Amino acid sequence: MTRQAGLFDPAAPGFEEIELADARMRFMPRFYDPAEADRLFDLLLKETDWRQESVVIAGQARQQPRLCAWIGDVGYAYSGLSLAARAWSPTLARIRQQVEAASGHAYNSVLLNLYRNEADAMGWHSDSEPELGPDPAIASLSLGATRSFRLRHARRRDLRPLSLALSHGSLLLMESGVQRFWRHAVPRESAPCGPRINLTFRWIGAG
Ligand SMILES: O=C(O)CCC(=O)C(=O)O
Ligand SMILES: [Fe+2]
Repeated sequence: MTRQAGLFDPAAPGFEEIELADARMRFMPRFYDPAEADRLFDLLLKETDWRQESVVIAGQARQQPRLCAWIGDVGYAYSGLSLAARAWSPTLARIRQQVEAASGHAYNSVLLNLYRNEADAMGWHSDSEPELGPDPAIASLSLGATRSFRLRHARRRDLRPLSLALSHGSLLLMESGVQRFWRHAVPRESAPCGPRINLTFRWIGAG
């Protein structure tokens, strides 16, 4: 029997819990099977209005080392950058629905990031803008090249940092405590690697 495009892989295992002090994180390595993940990668690469944004850090405007796009029912602002609301494409609307069903959370926006190669990266941060609320649940879908996702506790030095390989078609749920107690980053890689698209689904409330 051939699998109908767009349905979950019936063989996909459930989420595995990632052990993290003060926080809950769940991971599904094969949320999309490789064929569906390939298809979504190609669609999103082509359909997205990718931009390289500048952010203001310590009073200095700097170009981000990656491309991004924002889709949402409402606009968004971070690091002095404001992103206007944009409509959901059929591709993104369907992914959102599937991520909502699997995670049990609702999302009204998604930030897309395109890491063009090994030199693109995201620095240490937590997603803690006031619009996200005090303890957000964020779902992170990865497509394309596997990149390493690092986590370190914001205060406790006795805890070891963690590194997760976010592979093609994987879904990571950052739930209670992750943004409050941990920081995360996607560092540059020393070895050459191809492009990667990451989608973080978020719920933006009243700021
Ligand atoms: O690319 C990733 O895996 C992380 C993205 C991220 O942390 C963010 O968009 O806030
Ligand atoms: Fe983040």
